[in-house]
Amino acid sequence: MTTMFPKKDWAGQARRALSAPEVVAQLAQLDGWTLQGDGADLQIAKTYRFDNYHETMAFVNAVAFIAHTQDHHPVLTVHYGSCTVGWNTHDVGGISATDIDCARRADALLATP
Ligand SMILES: C[C@H](O)[C@H](O)[C@H]1CNC2=NC(N)=NC(=O)C2=N1
Repeated sequence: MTTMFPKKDWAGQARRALSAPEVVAQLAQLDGWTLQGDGADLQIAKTYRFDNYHETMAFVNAVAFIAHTQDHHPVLTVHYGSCTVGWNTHDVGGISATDIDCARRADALLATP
C-alpha cells in the first residue's frame, strides 16, 4: 500500500540510550525541555500553552504528524489550553538521539517564520 507520508525506518539504525551527561548536555541546547519521571518512565518533556482548545488540538495534531513520519510516538497530556509532550525511546529503554530530534521538531512547529 502506498502512502502519502513516508515514515522513518529505524530497523537499520543502531540506536542507544544516551548517558546522563549526554542527556544533560542535549537538554542545555533545547528551550524549555526538562527531565521528568524515573526508570522506564524517564523522559524529556515540555509544556506548550495556548489561548484555546482549538489551537491546542491543532498543535496536538501537528505533533501526531511528527510521530507518524518519524515513527516515534510521544506521551501527550492535553488540557484546554496546554499540551505536555514527553519523549523517550522504549526500544532502547532510555532517552535517545531520536527524542532530542523530535523535541526540536516539536519546537519548530511554533517557531516564528
Ligand atoms: C516498530 C516501531 O517502529 C517501534 O516500535 C517504534 C514505534 N514508536 C516508538 N515511539 C517511541 N517513543 N519509542 C520507541 O522506541 C518507538 N518505537
